[in-house]
Amino acid sequence: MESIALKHCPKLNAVTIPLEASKSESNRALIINALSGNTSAISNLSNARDTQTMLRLLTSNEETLDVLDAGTTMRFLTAYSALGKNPRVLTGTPRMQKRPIKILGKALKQIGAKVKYLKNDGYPPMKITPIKDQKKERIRMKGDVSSQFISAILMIAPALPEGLILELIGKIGSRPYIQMTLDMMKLFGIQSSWTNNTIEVKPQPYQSYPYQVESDWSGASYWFSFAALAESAEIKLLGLRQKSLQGDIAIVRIMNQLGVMSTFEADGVLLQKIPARNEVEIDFSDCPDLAQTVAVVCGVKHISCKMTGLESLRIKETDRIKALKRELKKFNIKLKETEEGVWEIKSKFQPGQPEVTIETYEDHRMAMAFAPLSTQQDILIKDPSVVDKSYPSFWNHVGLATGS
Ligand SMILES: O=C(O)C1=C[C@@H](OP(=O)(O)O)[C@@H](O)[C@H](O)C1
Ligand SMILES: C=C(OP(=O)(O)O)C(=O)O
Repeated sequence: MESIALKHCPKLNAVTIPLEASKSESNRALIINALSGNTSAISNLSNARDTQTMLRLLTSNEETLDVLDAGTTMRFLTAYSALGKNPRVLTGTPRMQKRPIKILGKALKQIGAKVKYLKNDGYPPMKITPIKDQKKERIRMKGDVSSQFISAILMIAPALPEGLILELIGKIGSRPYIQMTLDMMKLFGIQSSWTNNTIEVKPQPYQSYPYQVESDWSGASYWFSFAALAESAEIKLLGLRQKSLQGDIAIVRIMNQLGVMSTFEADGVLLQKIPARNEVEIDFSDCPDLAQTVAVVCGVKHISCKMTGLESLRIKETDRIKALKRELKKFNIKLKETEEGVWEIKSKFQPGQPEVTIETYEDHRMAMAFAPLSTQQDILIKDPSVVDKSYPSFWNHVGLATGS
């Protein structure tokens, strides 16, 4: 399908959304399970393409593993391949070949793997030759480019003969994802310590654990946005827990300022509308995947918003700052860098305009973050299958919610 037309639908009442499972948890569970000899029964695994790709590649005998556009799959499989028997080539889409991996490559080399970049230095595709003898047990890694490098190394750490002492240097972005990795490792029997900037994992065996993947909080954020923007809304999101391993549960606190109250119930969360603030300041360092959702909500609701911690957005599925700027502009919403690292949303948005076409830049989050604009007017979203990366049932759920 080339595009999907969403008709103006201002009310979303008595809606129940059976959310997709978390791809972040699923991809960790799959790697950890593989490292423990596939002894665990993982339930509620995500249908996300990123997870299905991980599942397929973990059992592949091919020399070359093509991760498509899945960042976690690329980074986690790279570290995992360093423990394998045979050399592996890891590659991905043209965009994946522009997403950096040098920090992870350098760390693996220091531990004893061989890493050869096949096209551009520091970027996939690359060939990983497994570690024979562990060269170092203490390494340093920069924390400000992607936490996925750190999670990837941590998951293989217990299986290294000497374990690993990892010193993180600089600012640590996406910190809750590192914590999620350690928390999941703990459930599978791994003890670790994180003191100041140093994480230590001793060599120890993973144990089996019947892991049940929670619904995806990042995917949930789009429903918070629908609730925030609709004239009236009552939306129940299934399978979310108040005590979550996912940092994107931050959406509860953020949306409370933007007009959505969350009530945790036994089987999920109920979203209801409340008054919003006029002005907010939000640091996305811990939850970069929520930035697009929040930018759209603030723009439409004329909430003056100061956004920081957006540095990693430029190296995700697309340059998300550039993509956001372009698409928000179509709705008279401006995203502007007012001082280094500080972005502001200024809006002259008017509801009820003629249909606007939204480009998605091969980024699932562009499609899903802009979909709630259909509470204001007709919109047309290009390349809607981009959502398959993390939330393949998204458009079905939109149909459920809007009765279309
Ligand atoms: O570890 C993970 O599951 C993820 C970490 C984050 O990436 P960065 O660490 O690159 O910010 C996040 O944006 C991504 O969607 C999933
Ligand atoms: C950045 C994302 O994914 P990844 O880095 O795993 O491709 C995302 O899902 O928003």
